Amino acid sequence: MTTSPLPIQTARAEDFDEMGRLLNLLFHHGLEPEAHETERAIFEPERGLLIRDGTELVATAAAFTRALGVPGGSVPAAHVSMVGVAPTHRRRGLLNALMRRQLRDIRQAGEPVAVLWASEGRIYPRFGYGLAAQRLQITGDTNELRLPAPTGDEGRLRLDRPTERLADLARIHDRVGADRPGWSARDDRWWRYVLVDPESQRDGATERRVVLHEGPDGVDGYGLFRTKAQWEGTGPRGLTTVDEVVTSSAAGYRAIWRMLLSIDLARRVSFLRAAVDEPLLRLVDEPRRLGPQLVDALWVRLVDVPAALAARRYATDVDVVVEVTDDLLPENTGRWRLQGGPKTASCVPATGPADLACDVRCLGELFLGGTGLTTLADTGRLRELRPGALAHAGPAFGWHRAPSALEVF
Ligand SMILES: CC(=O)SCCNC(=O)CCNC(=O)[C@H](O)C(C)(C)COP(=O)(O)OP(=O)(O)OC[C@H]1O[C@@H](n2cnc3c(N)ncnc32)[C@H](O)[C@@H]1OP(=O)(O)O
Repeated sequence: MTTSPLPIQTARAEDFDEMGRLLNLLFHHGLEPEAHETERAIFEPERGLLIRDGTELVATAAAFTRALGVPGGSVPAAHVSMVGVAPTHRRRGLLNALMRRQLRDIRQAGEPVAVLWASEGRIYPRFGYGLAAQRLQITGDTNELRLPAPTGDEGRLRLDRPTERLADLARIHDRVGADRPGWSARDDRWWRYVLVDPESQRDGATERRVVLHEGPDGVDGYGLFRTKAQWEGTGPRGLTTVDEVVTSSAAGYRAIWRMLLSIDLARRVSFLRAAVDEPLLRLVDEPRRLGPQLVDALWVRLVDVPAALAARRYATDVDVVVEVTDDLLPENTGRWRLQGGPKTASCVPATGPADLACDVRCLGELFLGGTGLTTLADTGRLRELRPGALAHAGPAFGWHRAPSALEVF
């Protein structure tokens, strides 16, 4: 194990600008003042970690306090972000030191899990993070995509500026999000972060707009999008970029997508955070033309294994003993008896023999219900110790919705 020779400090509010400058350097972009201020509002200094070499800041990591949707409920989760090490100090164990310290801090804070978006997928498995939710990147040619014609009154659509309709957006997001593993709770500060829209980051497109759907019971869905003009010798070839579509009615979902796929002078659509079970693929007449590309979204780390496993619900009744190994947080290592079902769950130290064996990373992969036990068994990373245990526990770890994630934090 590489260990950092430099001490780790807790951040103060006034360190934020310096952290921002380091992270902008590492992510190869300039400082955007408006975005920087919304990020300052979500920054929690006491959860920021810094490493300095002399006076120079050379490494950072931070966590945000939010609830994460899990099968059957939600759990307090450290949302890990702002991770970076200066190019002058890379591959000397600074990240390793930060991650170890951060996992300890998260455990002490009483959050059973940590969650993050990874800049590169190979960075976090060594720290026990497992790929818990994937997403589809959709880029399609709207001329090739048709939705079924409306069968009756599909309600009414209105356009507005998102910041003018914050109350509607928050209400719909909270209502729909109650049954969406992978979605993170948004308070006012997080809505501002999601909706910040500096011109310098639009890449020539319009400001962000919202289309709202009104059904028989009022506003029940919204879509956030922008458009970008492009003209070719043969005519228009504009782009519609969709950020999120959140609806509590099928009519709203259909109506919003019908509009988004048929905006005049646009010929292409891009939607980079579609769920792996996105209904759009079941609605259009030629799903292949959506060009779906499967990539990683959320990485989950179980910080307190029994608390985390007891915090979610299971699709079927399950009673299983799992032998877990965790090199970084040895408190998690051991045999845990999980008893659960759709309504309750408990997880306690086991006295009997184990049915399954895996490392803590596998539990992260399973946690949101989007990864099959048998898939992990087929990789050899999860082992069936009692014949029949996979068939018994496999359906329980799944869920009726694939996990998904709306915003990168
Ligand atoms: C949640 C988020 O914020 S995601 C954003 C992460 N940040 C970035 O991508 C910004 C650019 N990259 C960086 O700042 C750095 O390269 C970091 C933070 C990814 C890695 O920091 P370092 O201090 O170099 O990592 P460290 O030396 O502790 O490496 C730990 C181990 O991970 C490996 N590793 C670290 N980064 C990478 C990588 N990008 N690709 C492959 N392996 C990596 C190292 O080889 C090392 O392996 P070992 O223990 O087998 O020797």
